[in-house]
Amino acid sequence: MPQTRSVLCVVGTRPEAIKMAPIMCSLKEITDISVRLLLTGQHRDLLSQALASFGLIGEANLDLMQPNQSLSGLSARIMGGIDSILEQNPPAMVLAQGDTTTVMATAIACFHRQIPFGHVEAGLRTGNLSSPFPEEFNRIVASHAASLNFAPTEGARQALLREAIRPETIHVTGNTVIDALLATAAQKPRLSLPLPSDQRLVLLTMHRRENFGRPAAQIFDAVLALCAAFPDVHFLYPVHPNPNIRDAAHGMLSRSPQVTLTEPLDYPEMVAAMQRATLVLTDSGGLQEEAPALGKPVLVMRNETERPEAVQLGVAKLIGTSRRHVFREVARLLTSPADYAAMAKGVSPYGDGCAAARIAALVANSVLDATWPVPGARGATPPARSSIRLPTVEPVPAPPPQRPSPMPDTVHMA
Ligand SMILES: CC(=O)N[C@H]1[C@@H](OP(=O)(O)OP(=O)(O)OC[C@H]2O[C@@H](n3ccc(=O)[nH]c3=O)[C@H](O)[C@@H]2O)O[C@H](CO)[C@@H](O)[C@@H]1O
Repeated sequence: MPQTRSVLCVVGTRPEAIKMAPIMCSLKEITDISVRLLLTGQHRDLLSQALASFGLIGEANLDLMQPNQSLSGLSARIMGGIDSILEQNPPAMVLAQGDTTTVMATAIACFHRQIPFGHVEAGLRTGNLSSPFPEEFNRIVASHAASLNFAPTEGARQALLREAIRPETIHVTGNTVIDALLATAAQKPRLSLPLPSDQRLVLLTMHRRENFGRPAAQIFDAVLALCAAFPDVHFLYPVHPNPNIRDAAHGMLSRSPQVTLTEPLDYPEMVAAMQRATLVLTDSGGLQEEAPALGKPVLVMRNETERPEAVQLGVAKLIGTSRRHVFREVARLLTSPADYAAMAKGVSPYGDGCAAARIAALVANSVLDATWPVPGARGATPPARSSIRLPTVEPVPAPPPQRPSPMPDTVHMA
């Protein structure tokens, strides 16, 4: 009779919750595994909103955020908090997703206690330790501490291999955000905001530290100029609660009748907003992955991205943050049907909606010492007698065949 083993999922921010939720759902279908959820509370309100969208409740919340705390102070508190949980009730494996301070501190705490750590969304790199800061460093630490690295794409796997990460730890699974997106879209979410029905919608989000201050002011200036040039266009902007962005956004944009500023949307409403939008203007990592799967062009307000696949496929474009570039690129998509059609292809390089099932099978094999085939892996058939089931979502269509080209792990703005 196999013993029940526990897997601890650690989550600190909104996107970590969205991307971990499908994995928790898949793991819960495996009877010999008990799934635990630990929250660090790095994004307190956004985190509870995202968890509620998936009906998840944490077993404990370290609730470690303090006003104006340093990154070292936060890291030390997270590491200490997680360490006592690992000591009191050691799990068979710990999972964390992405590149926040939560992920880096969790990886180190697991390494110190020699508890296996699985890193979800492994191998994303810009190659620049300053951008994103401190996330690029956090990613490198997590990869080296992990006994299982779940790379979303082949490009991410190659990036890990270049850093001499052991190949046997790396598995290309797809990105679980596509699982979350497709499962949510299948429920036909509604947008409850009163938006003008006769105007084209541009969905705008911005939160990255690199864009605080002057870049944000330039972007908002471009939005105002676009409103003046295109009276049939409306901007929907769910504003991140960080005061660095919030104050500037409300100060510059609140007077325009063509801009709706809202609190952050819950995930189903965000999916509905993406579906309703003509295009997405963002510096978010998650939106770069989600919008292409819904056939929406993404203009990325950064100079580099660790998600080069969408840019290479032509469904996302790096446009920087200058007023001139933001205006020009949005205006191009609003006025040129050919340019728009070239980006609105409805293909996703980030997965087929089955990433969580693959990760759950790999975790089960590791903690239960089993050898079930991984769903959808090359040459594998779905497990015949296990309790692992594939999620009930429609896979997104495979990308069209492309000319083989070397895939750099980073794309920089031309
Ligand atoms: C600054 C920050 O925290 N960056 C983190 C974030 O990047 P990322 O840039 O993805 O973070 P965002 O805050 O943009 O969150 C994106 C996710 O939240 C959803 N959404 C967005 C706005 C909204 O109002 N409602 C809503 O549900 C989006 O659809 C998407 O799924 O996630 C990554 C993990 O994946 C982390 O590694 C990054 O360090």
